[in-house]
Amino acid sequence: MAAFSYICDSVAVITMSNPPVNALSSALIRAVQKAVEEAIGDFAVEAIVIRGDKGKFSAGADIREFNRLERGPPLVSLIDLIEDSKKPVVAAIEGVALGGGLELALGCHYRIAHAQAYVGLPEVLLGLVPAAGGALRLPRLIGISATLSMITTGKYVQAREALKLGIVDKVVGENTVDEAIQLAKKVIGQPLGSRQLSTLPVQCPPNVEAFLDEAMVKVKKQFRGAQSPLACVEVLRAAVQLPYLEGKKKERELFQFLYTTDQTRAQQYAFFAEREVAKWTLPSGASWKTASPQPIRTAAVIGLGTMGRSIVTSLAKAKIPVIALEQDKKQLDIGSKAVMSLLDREILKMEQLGHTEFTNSLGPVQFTLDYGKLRDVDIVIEAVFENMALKKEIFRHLSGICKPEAFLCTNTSGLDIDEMASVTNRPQMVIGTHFFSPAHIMKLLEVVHGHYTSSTTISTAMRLAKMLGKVGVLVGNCPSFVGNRLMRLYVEQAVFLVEEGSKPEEIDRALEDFGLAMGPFRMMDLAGLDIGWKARTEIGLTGPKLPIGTPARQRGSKRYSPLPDILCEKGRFGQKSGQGWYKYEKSGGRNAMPDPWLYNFLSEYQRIHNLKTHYVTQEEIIERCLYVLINEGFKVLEDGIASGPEDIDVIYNNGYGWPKYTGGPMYYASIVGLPVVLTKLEKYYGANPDIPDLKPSSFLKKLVSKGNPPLKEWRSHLGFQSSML
Ligand SMILES: CCCCCCCCCCCCCC(=O)CC(=O)SCCNC(=O)CCNC(=O)[C@H](O)C(C)(C)COP(=O)(O)OP(=O)(O)OC[C@H]1O[C@@H](n2cnc3c(N)ncnc32)[C@H](O)[C@@H]1OP(=O)(O)O
Ligand SMILES: NC(=O)C1=CN([C@@H]2O[C@H](COP(=O)(O)OP(=O)(O)OC[C@H]3O[C@@H](n4cnc5c(N)ncnc54)[C@H](O)[C@@H]3O)[C@@H](O)[C@H]2O)C=CC1
Repeated sequence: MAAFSYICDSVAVITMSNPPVNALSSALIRAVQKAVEEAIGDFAVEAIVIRGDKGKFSAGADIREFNRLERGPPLVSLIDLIEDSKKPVVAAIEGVALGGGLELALGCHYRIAHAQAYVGLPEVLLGLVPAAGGALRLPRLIGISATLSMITTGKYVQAREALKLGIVDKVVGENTVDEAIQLAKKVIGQPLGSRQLSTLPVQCPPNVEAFLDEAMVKVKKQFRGAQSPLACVEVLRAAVQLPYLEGKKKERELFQFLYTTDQTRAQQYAFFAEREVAKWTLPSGASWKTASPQPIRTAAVIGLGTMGRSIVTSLAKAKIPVIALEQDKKQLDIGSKAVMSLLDREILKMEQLGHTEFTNSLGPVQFTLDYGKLRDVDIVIEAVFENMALKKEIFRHLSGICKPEAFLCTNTSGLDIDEMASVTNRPQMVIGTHFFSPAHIMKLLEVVHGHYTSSTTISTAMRLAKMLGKVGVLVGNCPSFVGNRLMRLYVEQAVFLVEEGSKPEEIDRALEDFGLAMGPFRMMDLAGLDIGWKARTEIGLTGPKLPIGTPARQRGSKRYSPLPDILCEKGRFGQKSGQGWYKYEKSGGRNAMPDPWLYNFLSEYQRIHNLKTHYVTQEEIIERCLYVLINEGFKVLEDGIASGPEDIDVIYNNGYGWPKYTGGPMYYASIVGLPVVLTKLEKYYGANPDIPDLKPSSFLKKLVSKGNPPLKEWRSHLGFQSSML
C-alpha cells in the first residue's frame, strides 16, 4: 500500500492505493500526507491532483480499523493541509468518493468526477456522523437542505446529480485524471480563497433554526430509534451556529459519542454481514469462488401481477432486456400499463436527478401472450399465483420451450422448489428467486437452493441479485424459506396477544417503537389479509377442507387463532377493502385508524370463546413477538436452511424493515444475551404450553450450555450433517 506521486509537467499526481476500495487506513492517510507535504515543498510542482488507484477514489475510512480508532486518525489534519495549500489541489474522482473519501475531496480546491462515479457521506449507515469536516464543508458548498438529505440518509449520489448540486465542478466521460491535470494547470496562480470551503459562509434557508427544528422532528419519525440521524441534524446546527473551528469540535464530540454506542457496532456488523453472505459456500465444497455464473443478457417474467410488474421494472432498471408474459389479453393490458407507469416513474426520478441519458439506458420491455417468444432468453422468472399445480404446469411448459441453457426461477413465497424442478428437463437449473414487494425498491433477494440446483445456477442467481443492485442471500428449500418462516410465527404471536387482551395499535406501537418499520397489523393490512387466508384455505387450516368438528382455536395440539380468517369472511381484507385490523378513509386508503367496530367484535369473540384477558405489557409484546421469531431463527440454523446467523440478519435488515441499528434479530439476541432469551422463552412457553413455537430450540439451549459464545462462533457449533444448503 502506498501513495506515490509522479509529476506531469508541473502537476504532481498523488495516487491513493489500498485495494480493493482505497479505504483510508492509518497507513494510507500517513502516506498521502507525506506525498502532499512533498508536493507542497517541491519547487517543480505548481499544482496537485489526487486520485485513487484502480478506478476508485476512496470508500472512506477503513471500517476494519474502527476498533483501533482510539489513536485518532490524522485524516482531519491531512484534509486541512490540502485545503491550506497555496498550490491548487484537484480531486480526480473515479468509482467512489464516500465518507472520509468525499471529505478529503471536499478539502481539495476542485473536483472532477467520472460520469459513473458516486459520492456520498454514508457514515449514518454505520451509526456515525461525518467527522472529518464533511458536515461543515458540504453545507458551505451546497447548502443546508441538500446536505441534510445526504447525511441523514447516507445516500450515494451519482456524478451528474453531484454536478447539479454543486459538489463537483465537472463531469467527464473518460480520462478523468488527464482532465484533472488540465484543470490543475489552468488554475495555477489563481486565488484559492473562494475554493477553501471551510472559510465560506454556510448557505442557509430563511429561518434556518425553524428549518432544523422541523428536520429533527421529521428525522425522529423517519428513523425511529436511530441515534446517528439525530446527530447529523445536530452537526448541521453546529455548522450554522458556530464558526468553523468550533463546529469542528462539536463534530468530533458527536462522533466520539456515537463511536462508543451499541448502534454503531450493530451497523458495522450489518455492513460486514452483507458482504459475508455474498461469499456462499455449500457443505459439498462448491462456493462463490469456484462456481462460474453464466451471463444474463435477456430475461422473461411470467405473470404481471403485484410482483411480476415490479420484477420487470427491476430488470429494466438494470438494463436487462425483458419479455413480460401474461395469461390473457385483459391481464396483459393491465400488467403492461402498470409496468409502463412504474418505468415512467423511474425515468422521471432519474431525470430529476440530472440523468438525462436514463431513458435510453433502461432495458427494453416487450409484452406478449406468446410463450414461443421465450425461446432464447437466458433466464425466466415465474411470478404467477401461489398455486403449485399452476406453477408446475408453467415449469413443464417452459422446459419444452426454453433453450437448454436457460435458468428457470420461481418467485414463490414458500412452495417447494424441488416439486417444481421435478417436472422440468433441467432440475439442476431451477432455483427460487424470492423478491420482496415492491421488487424494484426492496434490496433483498432470497435465493432458494433446491435439492437438485447446481452451483452454476446458484452463482448465476447470486450474480443476478448483484446486477439488480440487491443483496442476495442463499437459503435452503423448506416451507416459507427463511424470511417468511420466521415472520409467520411473529405475526401469529401478535394475533394471540390480541386474543389475550391487547389491541392491534398497541402491538404495532410497541414494535414500531422497538424500531421495526411497520407493526404486524399495519403490515398485514398493507399486504392484504386475503393472501394468508387463501393460503390457509388451500392447506385446509380453514374453509371447506377443514375437518368438521375441529375446535375453532386449535389445530392438532397447537393453538390457532381464527381471527384473521373471520375478518376475511367479513370482507375485511385490509387497505384494499378500506377495513382490516384498522379502518381506512376509503378502499385503498393508507391512513390506519383504530376501529371501534373491531373492539366490539373482539369483546364478543373473547366472550364466545371464554377467553380470560389480561393487561399485556409492552415488554411482553416485544419479547413474545421477537423471541418466537429469534427462536425459529435458531431452528433454521439447526435445520441447515441458513448457513449462519448473518444470513438471517441480512434477510431481516433488507427485506422486513428490521432496524439495522440493532444488527438484525440474531445479532440482537446476542446482545440481549442468549441466557436471557432462553429464560424468557421458557417462561412464556410455560405459560402457553399450547404454543410449541415458544419452546426453546435445542440449538439455542446448546449455545447457552456452551457458555453463550459470541455470534461469530455460532457456526462452529453447528454440525453440517443436516445442512439443506
Ligand atoms: C474514540 C475515538 C475518537 C476519535 C475521534 C476522531 C475524530 C474525527 C475522526 C474522523 C474520522 C473520519 C471517519 C470517516 O472517515 C468516516 C468514514 O469514512 S466511514 C466509511 C464510509 N464509507 C462507507 O461506508 C463505504 C462502504 N462501502 C461501500 O459502500 C461499498 O463497499 C463500495 C460502494 C465502496 C464498493 O461496493 P462493491 O463494489 O459492491 O464491493 P463490496 O461492497 O463487496 O466491497 C469490496 C470490499 O471492500 C471492503 N470495503 C468496502 N468499503 C470499505 C471501507 N470503507 N473500509 C474497509 N473495507 C471496505 C468490503 O468489506 C469488501 O471486502 P470483503 O473482504 O469482501 O468484505
Ligand atoms: N405479493 C407479494 O407481496 C409477494 C408475492 N410473492 C409471490 O409471487 C407470486 C406472484 O404473486 P403476486 O404478484 O402477488 O400475485 P398476483 O395475483 O398479483 O399476480 C399473479 C399474476 O399471474 C398471472 N397469471 C396467472 N396464471 C398465469 C399464466 N398461466 N400465465 C401467465 N400469467 C399468469 C395473473 O394474471 C396475475 O396477473 C406468488 O407466487 C406469490 O406467492 C412473493 C413475494 C411477495
